[in-house]
Amino acid sequence: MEAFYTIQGEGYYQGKAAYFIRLGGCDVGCHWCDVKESWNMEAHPKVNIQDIVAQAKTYPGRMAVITGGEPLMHNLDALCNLLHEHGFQTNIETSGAYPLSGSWDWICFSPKKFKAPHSGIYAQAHELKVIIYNKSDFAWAETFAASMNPDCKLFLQPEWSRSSEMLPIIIEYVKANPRWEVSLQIHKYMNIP
Ligand SMILES: C[S@@+](CC[C@H](N)C(=O)[O-])C[C@H]1O[C@@H](n2cnc3c(N)ncnc32)[C@H](O)[C@@H]1O
Ligand SMILES: Nc1nc2[nH]cc(C(=O)O)c2c(=O)[nH]1
Ligand code: SF4
Ligand SMILES: [Mg+2]
Repeated sequence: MEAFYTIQGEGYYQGKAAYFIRLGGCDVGCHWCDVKESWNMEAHPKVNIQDIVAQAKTYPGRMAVITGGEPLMHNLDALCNLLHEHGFQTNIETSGAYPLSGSWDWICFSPKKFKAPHSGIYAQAHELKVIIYNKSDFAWAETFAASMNPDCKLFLQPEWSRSSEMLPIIIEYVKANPRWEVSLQIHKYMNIP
């Protein structure tokens, strides 16, 4: 759908330069989704992976973030192999709603109530990033935390439109439950993609 060089705004690698590759197609249906224009896979032309990687190489950063849409609706083996061949670290942003493909240096798993995650993701994820829309989402977040690898990083990220209400509650929650960390969408504060 699009690709752009920017600063990772969320989660563990927040603040680091990265080349984002956003793939079209998602049927999870989050009503608050940031990128609803990604949902219709047919609306976005297919792009050659050689061309994607060639574009990525024009920038100095060597961290690639594959996102969408739901990137795991596509088989990502060939794209990851090519990125690795060209010296990129491969990171993914996923809801986990589809089986894992590709070879990943970093998996950010952001589960959604609207479509259950696939079981394979729990053992593989390096980062759990739960979006907090209302107060009941903290208990929901804990049910996922209990299923993750012990060394999986845990992040709570306010849903953007609910930030002013939820952020103070997230702050108190993290102070009381320090296994969790706050993740903000800092690219939105910086007005960058
Ligand atoms: C647009 S999604 C694409 C990747 C994948 N479909 C997913 O949901 O993880 C990228 C990240 O943005 C988060 N996100 C999307 N809309 C958001 C919003 N309105 N507020 C906060 N985070 C949001 C998602 O939870 C996910 O972690
Ligand atoms: N700067 C920036 N950081 C991001 N981290 C995750 C994003 C995404 O949409 O997957 C995203 C994004 O869209 N922009
Ligand atoms: S799973 Fe990700 S891309 Fe799909 S609707 Fe939800 S936030 Fe948007
Ligand atoms: Mg985004």
